[in-house]
Amino acid sequence: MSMMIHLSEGEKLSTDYYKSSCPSALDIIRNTIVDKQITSPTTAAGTVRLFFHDCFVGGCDASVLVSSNSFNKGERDADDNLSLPGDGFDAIVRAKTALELTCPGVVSCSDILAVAARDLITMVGGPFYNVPLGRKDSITAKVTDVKGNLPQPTMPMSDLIALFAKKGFSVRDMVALSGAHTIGFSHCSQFAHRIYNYSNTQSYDPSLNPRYAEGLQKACSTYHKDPSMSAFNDVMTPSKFDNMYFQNLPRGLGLLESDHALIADDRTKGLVETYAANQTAFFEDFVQAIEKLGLYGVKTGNRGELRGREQKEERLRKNEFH
Ligand code: HEM
Ligand SMILES: [Ca+2]
Ligand SMILES: [Ca+2]
Repeated sequence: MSMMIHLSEGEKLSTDYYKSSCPSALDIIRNTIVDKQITSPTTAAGTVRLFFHDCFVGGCDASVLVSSNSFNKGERDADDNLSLPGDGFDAIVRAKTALELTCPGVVSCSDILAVAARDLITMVGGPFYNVPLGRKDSITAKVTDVKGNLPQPTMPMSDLIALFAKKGFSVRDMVALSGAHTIGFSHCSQFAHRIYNYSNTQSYDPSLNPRYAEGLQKACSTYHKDPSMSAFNDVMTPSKFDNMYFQNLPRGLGLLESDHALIADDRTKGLVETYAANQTAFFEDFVQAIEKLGLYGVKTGNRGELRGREQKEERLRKNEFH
């Protein structure tokens, strides 16, 4: 069954957008993504975070995929995006390459990213949902576009809520989407302040479970020398998309300060408790919120481009892509 979404006058996304122009598009994306996830299991989390960072900066338009060149520092090289793992980018590039062989210049990178994120979430245990298609890709991507658009783990809850609200996302959307931290990992630098020299009297944040805190201290012991050191976001089921992230929070097993804040703050605590008790409720709200995320700031028609073979060759000549 097809589904059509009207964004505004004359702008439509539809689940059968590529039905006649590239009927095998969804199969090609799924096959590439499944392969990539099997050989590199960090792909799922990396791609989901990539999708979030793309959508929150100027809409879901694949702006995050554009590399820097000598004239323009791309969004991808913003400080907040440097930790995005290469596997996410690689998954999209592979799918795009495979698609270019079958249907050159037809499927946008932003659609590929939206479908890849969905396929990977489903593949690691999460819910399936429909992804309406027809996004165009951004024409530009500047590093300066990123500032102020992405949440930071040390932001107070009021700021996090305000950042999501500014983009039309409710507290419920924000908490449900944060459930994506049920997979993947964070670098030690993102939570080191919680586990070393926390205060004059405490070495670690007392809201952390003591055994967990000690484990993290060990896991990150040489992170200054080795910045790649990291810990799973969900210590119990790190590779499975489930509601364990929410079950962890009241037990002091939230990794980031912003994770723990969800159970500490009255505005979000009730939702955490609901999702911890009821995975179906989490999946329902997550689906609603990520479908909304996928429509955020979408460009259609001539407000974007189709980053296809010709454009890419042109840019290669001008040395804009690597
Ligand atoms: C609520 C505010 C949020 C904050 C403050 C936040 C912050 C972070 C931070 C600091 C990391 C670790 C990055 C690293 O060290 O490599 C991370 C990882 C991650 N985030 Fe978030 N995030 C938020 C919301 C979201 C949302 C809405 C999604 C997706 C829907 C998401 C998906 C992910 C995923 C999947 C990872 C793991 C990435 C990997 O393993 O490569 N996050 N987040
Ligand atoms: Ca974007
Ligand atoms: Ca999990």
